[in-house]
Amino acid sequence: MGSGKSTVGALLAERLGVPYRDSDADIVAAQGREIADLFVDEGEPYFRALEREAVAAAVAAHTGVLALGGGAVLDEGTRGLLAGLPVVYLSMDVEEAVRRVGLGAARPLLAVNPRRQWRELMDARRPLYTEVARVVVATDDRTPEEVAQAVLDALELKDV
Ligand SMILES: Nc1ncnc2c1ncn2[C@@H]1O[C@H](COP(=O)(O)OP(=O)(O)OP(=O)(O)O)[C@@H](O)[C@H]1O
Ligand SMILES: O=C(O)C1=C[C@@H](O)[C@@H](O)[C@H](O)C1
Ligand SMILES: [Mg+2]
Repeated sequence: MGSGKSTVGALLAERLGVPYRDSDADIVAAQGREIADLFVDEGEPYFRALEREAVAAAVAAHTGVLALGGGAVLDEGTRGLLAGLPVVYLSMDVEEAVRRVGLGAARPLLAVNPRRQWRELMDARRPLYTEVARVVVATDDRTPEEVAQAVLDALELKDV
């Protein structure tokens, strides 16, 4: 959460001259409801199923950069959809997360004791991010433009 998927994803798409999509935004558009409301009113499993559908639709129809939700890898079906694709794991440490997003209550999974919850979430998720990722790019102390360049380098892609 807050590692820069949306910011860097949009920059990367611009550099590559391809369309950009964001699965969180696709879900909000399709459901006409905010992510936090879907989480609170319907529960996480319901949200993960919507997210799986959104990722499946994007993988089938979209040629370009797709920013994923931070927890998309938790769903086995979603991980299956990502297999073999050039998935990028944008990493950062907890101090960078605090600087970026303040770990505020707008993120439903971090509403109480955000630093500890962030660490616990990351301990659970890091193996899954690593499993699906083709490359890992550290985002600490880098501008979004520098991160986008590091992604292009890591994937050996050239911009337009
Ligand atoms: N490399 C960076 N350096 C400093 N700030 C950054 C960097 N990348 C993103 N940010 C800032 O951090 C915040 C979160 O970025 P962004 O929304 O792109 O993250 P995200 O991974 O898409 O988050 P989410 O999990 O909520 O979808 C934004 O305010 C953005 O401007
Ligand atoms: O890390 C997560 O589990 C989430 C991250 C966001 O991108 C949203 O998909 C939602 O808030 C859940
Ligand atoms: Mg985002």
